[in-house]
Order: sequence, then C-alpha cells, then structure tokens
Amino acid sequence: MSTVIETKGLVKRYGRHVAVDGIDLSIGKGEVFGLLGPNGSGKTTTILLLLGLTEPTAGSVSVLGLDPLRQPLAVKRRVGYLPDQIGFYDALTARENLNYTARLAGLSGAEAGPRIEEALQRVRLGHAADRRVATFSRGMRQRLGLAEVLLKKADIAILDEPTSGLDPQSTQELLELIGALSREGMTIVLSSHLLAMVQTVCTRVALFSRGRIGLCGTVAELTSEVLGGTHVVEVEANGVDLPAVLADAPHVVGVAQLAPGRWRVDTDADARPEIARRVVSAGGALASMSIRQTTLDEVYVRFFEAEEGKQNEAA
Ligand SMILES: Nc1ncnc2c1ncn2[C@@H]1O[C@H](COP(=O)(O)OP(=O)(O)OP(=O)(O)O)[C@@H](O)[C@H]1O
Repeated sequence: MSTVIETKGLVKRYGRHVAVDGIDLSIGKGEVFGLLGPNGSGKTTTILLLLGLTEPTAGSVSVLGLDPLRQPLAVKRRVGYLPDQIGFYDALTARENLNYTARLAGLSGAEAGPRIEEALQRVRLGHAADRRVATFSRGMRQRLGLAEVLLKKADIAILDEPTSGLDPQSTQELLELIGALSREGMTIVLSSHLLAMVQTVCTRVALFSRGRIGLCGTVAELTSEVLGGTHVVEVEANGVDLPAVLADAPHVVGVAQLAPGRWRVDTDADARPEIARRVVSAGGALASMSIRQTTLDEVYVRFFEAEEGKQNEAA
C-alpha cells in the first residue's frame, strides 16, 4: 500500500503552549484513518498542519509527496477538506455553490456540469439542488461538503468531526458513503468523538493524548494492547471458582468478578467451548454465557485512565 500522508516529528507551538508535540504518522492509500482523543489533544491542529493551513514549528509533512506549506494549491486541488463548521454561500443554491467550487478547482463549464450532477446524486441531494443552502439542515450541509470533495475527484478527504450533530440515520448514510469512497481508493482521515462509529468505518486509528499519539493501530491491535483481549465473555455460573478454573485456559487473558456468580472473562479468541467444558468438569452449573467484541470505548476509557494515572504520579 503506497503511503499518501507522512509526518515526521511534527510539532506546533502556540507561544509556550504545545498543541502538537512530535507526531509521526504514515497513512496508506485507501485507508480510513481515525484521529481520536479528548478535547484539546491536538487533532484539529494536526489536520490544519496536513492541509498547510498552519505552519509547523518543527518537523515535516508530506501529502501525496507534496509539501502543503510550499505547494498549497497543488495540495488543495487533490485534498478535500470538510471542516467542523462548513462555510457555504447561504444565499446561493447547492448547485450554485458547487459551480463556484468547480470554478475555483479550475474545471471548465463542460467538465463541471456532469460532475456536479453526479456528486449531487451520490450524496442524495439531487432533490435539493436548487434550494438555497440557508435552508439546509446540518446533515444536508455535511453531504454538500462531501459533494465538493467528490466534485474535485480528491485523492484524500480530511473530515473534522463529520458526524457531529447528525441524527442516527444521517450518520449511517455518511458512514456508508465514507466506506464506499475508501473502497474506490480514496484515502480518508477523520476526527471523531463517536468511537462506535470509528470502530465500524476506520481501518486504523490514532489515540491522541496531550499533543502526542499514545496508541496507533487497528482496533483489534489496540484492544489487545490496552485490554489484553479482543473479546469479552460474560459468564454466569454457580458452584465454581471461575478464576481458579480458568487459570491456565488457552485464550483467556483475564477474569474479573462482576457480581456473585457473574464474571467478565477477557479473551483473545472465542473461548466459550473451553470455558463451558472447564466449568462443567469442575462441577459448576453454567447458567449463561455471552460473547462480544471489545469496543473502542473500552480501549479509550482504559487508555486515558492509565494516562491520568501517569500524570498523577508525575505530579
Ligand atoms: N490558534 C490557537 N492559538 C492558541 N492555542 C491554540 C490554537 N489552536 C489550538 N490551540 C490549543 O492547542 C491545543 C490543541 O487544540 P486542537 O484544536 O488541535 O485540539 P482537538 O484535539 O482538535 O480538540 P477538539 O476535540 O476540542 O476539537 C488546545 O489546547 C488548544 O487550546
């Protein structure tokens, strides 16, 4: 997979405040890459650095082999950006806004017409093409923003909180569109607080913490690194000391009691048959067992608890 975005030792200081503190990123073509982290951890600043909209204090950025600061127009032509608050000309219609974008992107009228139609259809705004953008809901504005990205036939789309303020159906539609675009080879970088959404759509994620990347990888890699396992099995059983019975069980990485007779077992595979066998052979009565994959929410909470712990120790 070819690398389309690379940063090395990227630093951004605002006066004495360090917003981004030495970030190394490498994102491949066609990835959907998630930037996650609490408010103020440096996600938006990183995005602005990738776009050449702010100058790094130190380090380097390469986007499609270009330096965004030195070649801003070339980068702008090939990278679509959906900021948190998208600015459109509210008095103009959706189609007029897209016409304006097309002109800025250097498209001729003949090229622009069919591309605008296609982009409007793709984001399901065909019916509202001639309505003034002032009348659009937040979801419609987000879709119009994506239509701009499509219109430019961008190689990379950078989306800052693309689903914030969207209802569940609009969120789902946007996620489907993001998935489809990545399958067609577009690289997508998005920041979000909605971890469940990130989990479904991202190939890899980076967890930001105080201007640094604390963890980076696939959701499965992160869950094994932070939680030890990739699955959680909840077991209800009577007459058995589950931690003792599962002490040396394969794929079991941890057992925690939730209530009398109820445990959470962290595993790195579906270990239900082995757990059931051991409970029964130890003379226990198995009442129920369920399995689910660990969620990014759990990784996130555990990771930031550990980070806070480190901070408190240092203080
Ligand atoms: N123009 C600026 N001048 C001074 N400080 C800034 C500026 N922009 C950002 N910061 C500071 O840099 C830090 C990182 O901000 P950034 O917006 O990148 O965080 P974020 O992770 O995107 O947060 P959020 O989730 O709230 O969008 C914050 O402490 C913020 O206050």
